[in-house]
Amino acid sequence: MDLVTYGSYYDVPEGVDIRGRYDAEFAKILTKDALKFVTDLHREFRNHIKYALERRREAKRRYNEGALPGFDPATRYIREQEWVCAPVPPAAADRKVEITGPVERKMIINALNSGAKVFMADFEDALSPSWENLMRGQVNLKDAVDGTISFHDKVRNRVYKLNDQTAKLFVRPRGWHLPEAHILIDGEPATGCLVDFGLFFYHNHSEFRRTQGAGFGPFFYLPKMEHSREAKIWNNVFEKAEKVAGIERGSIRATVLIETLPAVFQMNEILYELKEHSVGLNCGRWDYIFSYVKTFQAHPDRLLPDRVQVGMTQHFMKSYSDLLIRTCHRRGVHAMGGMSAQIPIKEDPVANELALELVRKDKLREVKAGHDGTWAAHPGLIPACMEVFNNNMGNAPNQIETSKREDAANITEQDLLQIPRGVRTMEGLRLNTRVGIQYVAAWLTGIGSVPLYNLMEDAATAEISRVQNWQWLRYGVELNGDELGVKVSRELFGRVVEEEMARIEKEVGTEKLKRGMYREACKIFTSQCTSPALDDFLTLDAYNYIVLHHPKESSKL
Ligand SMILES: CC(=O)SCCNC(=O)CCNC(=O)[C@H](O)C(C)(C)COP(=O)(O)OP(=O)(O)OC[C@H]1O[C@@H](n2cnc3c(N)ncnc32)[C@H](O)[C@@H]1OP(=O)(O)O
Ligand SMILES: O=CC(=O)O
Ligand SMILES: [Mg+2]
Repeated sequence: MDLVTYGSYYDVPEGVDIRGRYDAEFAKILTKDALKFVTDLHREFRNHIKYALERRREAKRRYNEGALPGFDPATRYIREQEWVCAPVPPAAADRKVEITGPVERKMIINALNSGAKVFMADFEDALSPSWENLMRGQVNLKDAVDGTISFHDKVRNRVYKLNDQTAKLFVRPRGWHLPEAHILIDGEPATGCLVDFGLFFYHNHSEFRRTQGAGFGPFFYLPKMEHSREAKIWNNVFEKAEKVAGIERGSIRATVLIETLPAVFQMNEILYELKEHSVGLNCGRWDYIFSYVKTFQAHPDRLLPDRVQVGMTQHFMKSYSDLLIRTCHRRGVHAMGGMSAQIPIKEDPVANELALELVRKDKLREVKAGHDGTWAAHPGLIPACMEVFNNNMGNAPNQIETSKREDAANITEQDLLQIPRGVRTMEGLRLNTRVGIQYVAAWLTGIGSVPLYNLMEDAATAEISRVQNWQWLRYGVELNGDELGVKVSRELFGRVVEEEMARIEKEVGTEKLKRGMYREACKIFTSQCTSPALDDFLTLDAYNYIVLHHPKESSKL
């Protein structure tokens, strides 16, 4: 028996049980005091979180019965009154280009050295939340904040180290819905995002504020919220963390992703709840599209066209981005843009230039609309994105005061809900299927963001594929772009799955297909697309496949 794995254990506070593998490096993160901090957060907020998630289910029931999301009359005063968020900390003023990526060691170094203003280190869409990934991610981030991170690529004999000038670090914990099954608190799984936030905050707040935040920080991104009551919980978490750490209220700052359809009607309310802790909102376009389908899962009159046709120039997407800019600038904070799916295409210069041109066009639209910065998926895109923002913003760090977008004040519920134009095709169904299966296969082996067909794919983009297939199957929709009158049925889908699996095998090779998790992924993806009720999240079900419990004695109770 491996003594390190089975003979050692984590020293834990009362009521805590660690079921994840023991590792001496992880133990430096999972100290008794750090675990106590996370446990206190979990105990104080668990009922608030359960209540918020129950309210999500209640809203879903209403939408499924035909209701539409909209502005809440009860909080009209928040939308109409004039108020602003706390001033933006100087360390977070210039966010023209932000690179994102999973908390993988080499990628963290590359992202921090990329020339971007900010690096958003991701425990969410881009990360498969296995115990190993999460704990290694915490170790890596601590080394990054300490400035000691390095990586030796033995194959290429290349050593990676931080440059003198690095991007500012923001961290994105998981969403409220994801449990952390390897840490039990009072017999129940810990709340995933409180583990991510709590461990990072505990170990890094002091060094981050000293070296990166100029007295502020740490900085966070908050994903997938649906209502301002969820932002209020985060605000209370931040206040508690600040109190425990003995740092000033308002030190921690966060940007909220507006990436669910219900949240677009809550942007003022979300900023209001986080007034002291906000540094803006971000257009999380991919989850937003996923959420549009999910919210309208029982509305066959609101079907989306093929995924590739749902871009930012569709009226509902443009309205969302314009209203977000207006709301943020009225409240004195950043309005961040989103992620183009294109990534560099190494082996084909012509295709690469076309991809870059699409990215430039998307960024130009964002900066001209008034966004203060944008996201890039890959270091190779930073110069092009930076050039567009610099050319259009000059030396100004942001456009908060200069692009008020008063014209967007009259955007209505109808604008935000308008059904996107376009057609559904057999190729759309096929692409959803082969991308969805390949993404899940990668996720099951611990990889949360992948290049597929020259595009970035992560949990959010895969969700679009899944829910769109589900909805087309559920309503037996006609593939109206093919002019053949074919309707989506279980039989047709079964055939598509078989043929796409054959295509995947051809593309990746029989050996890789056998060694990989493609068959399991196919089973999970297919069953989610055909289940009678739509699962809320692909990753909730798939999580069961990556939970790896170690013997009970791995922690001391
Ligand atoms: C919807 C949303 O939530 S968007 C935000 C979440 N998604 C993401 O963050 C996606 C981030 N991007 C990525 O994960 C990757 O760029 C992918 C998977 C899309 C493409 O990956 P690959 O094809 O392996 O990239 P590629 O081989 O071109 O990488 C070249 C180099 O750039 C590095 N690199 C690529 N993307 C990143 C990144 N986002 N951050 C840091 N380094 C990166 C690679 O590590 C590699 O470094 P090396 O030359 O030193 O070995
Ligand atoms: O998190 C970002 C998104 O687009 O989803
Ligand atoms: Mg997202």
